[in-house]
Amino acid sequence: MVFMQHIISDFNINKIYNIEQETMQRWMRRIFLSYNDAPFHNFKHSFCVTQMIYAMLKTLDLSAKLAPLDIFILLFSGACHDLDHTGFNNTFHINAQTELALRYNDASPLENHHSATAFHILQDEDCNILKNMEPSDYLTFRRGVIRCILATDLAKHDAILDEFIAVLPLFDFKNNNHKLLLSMILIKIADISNEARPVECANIWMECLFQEYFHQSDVEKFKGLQVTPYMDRETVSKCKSQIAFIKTLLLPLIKSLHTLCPGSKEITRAVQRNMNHYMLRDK
Ligand SMILES: Nc1nc2c(ncn2[C@@H]2O[C@@H]3COP(=O)(O)O[C@H]3[C@H]2O)c(=O)[nH]1
Ligand SMILES: [Zn+2]
Repeated sequence: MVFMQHIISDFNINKIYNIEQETMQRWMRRIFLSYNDAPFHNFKHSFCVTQMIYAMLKTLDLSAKLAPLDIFILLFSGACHDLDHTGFNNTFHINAQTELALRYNDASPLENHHSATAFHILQDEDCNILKNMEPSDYLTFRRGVIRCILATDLAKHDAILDEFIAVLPLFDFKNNNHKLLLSMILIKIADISNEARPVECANIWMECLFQEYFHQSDVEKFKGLQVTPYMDRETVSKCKSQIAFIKTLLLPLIKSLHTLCPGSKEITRAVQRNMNHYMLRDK
C-alpha cells in the first residue's frame, strides 16, 4: 500500500489535485480491502500492474509527453482494474449465469464490475481522492478510467490493437483520443506483463495463474459447465501455454509500441528471453 502511494505521489498527483494525505491513505486501504484472496487476481497483481505502468511512464519517456491527468487516469486504473475479482473469468460468469453476468447482460461483467467498484469507493467522502478535482477534469478522468479498465477484457484485444495500429502513422500527443488509446495499450501491456519480469518472478506468477485456472476448471466440471480447455489440469502444458500466450498476445502488443516508444524494445527482449526459457524447458 505504501509503495502504491509513493508511485502516485512521485508524479505530484497529490499536489496537483489537492489530495489530503489522510484521504489518500483511507482510499488506499479501501482498495487493498476490496481485492479478494484469489491466487492470481489479488492486490499484489494490481500493485504489479501499477508498478509496470509507472516503469513504462518513466523509462519510455512518457511522463513528459502525457499530462498529469492522463498519468493519474493510468495509475488509478492500474490500482483499480481488477477490484473484487472473483477468481473466475467472464466465460465462467456467463456460463454459470452469475449475479455479475445477469447485472451486466454478459457484456464484460468482470471489467464493468471492477470499474463500478472503483467509483463506488469514491462515493464515500472519507475515501474520495477526487473531491477537489475540477468538474470538467472529473468527467475526463471518469471517461478515461472506464475506457482503460474495460480495455483489460482480452475479448476486446484485437479491436483495440487494430485501432491503435491504425492511428499510429498520425499519432499526436496533443490529440486526447490518441493519448487515451495509448493509455489503453499501456494498461493492457502492464496487465499481462509478468513474462517481462525476471524468469524466477514470472514463474511464481505463472503458478498462481494456473492455480486459479485449475480451480475454475474443477468447478466447471463439478457444475457440469463447459470446461475451458486452457484451464484443464488434465490436458494443459504450462510451458506450451506460456509460449502460445507470449507469441499471440504479449509480443504483438509490445511490438505495437516500438515506433512510438523505441525504449519498449527492451521489454520485447525481456519477454523473448523468458520465451526461450519455456522453449528449452518444453523440449
Ligand atoms: N497463459 C497466460 N495467461 C496470462 C498471463 N498473464 C495474464 N494472462 C491472462 O490474461 C488475462 C488478462 O485479463 P485478466 O487479468 O482478466 O486475466 C488474465 C489471464 O487470464 C500469462 O503469463 N500466461
Ligand atoms: Zn489484471
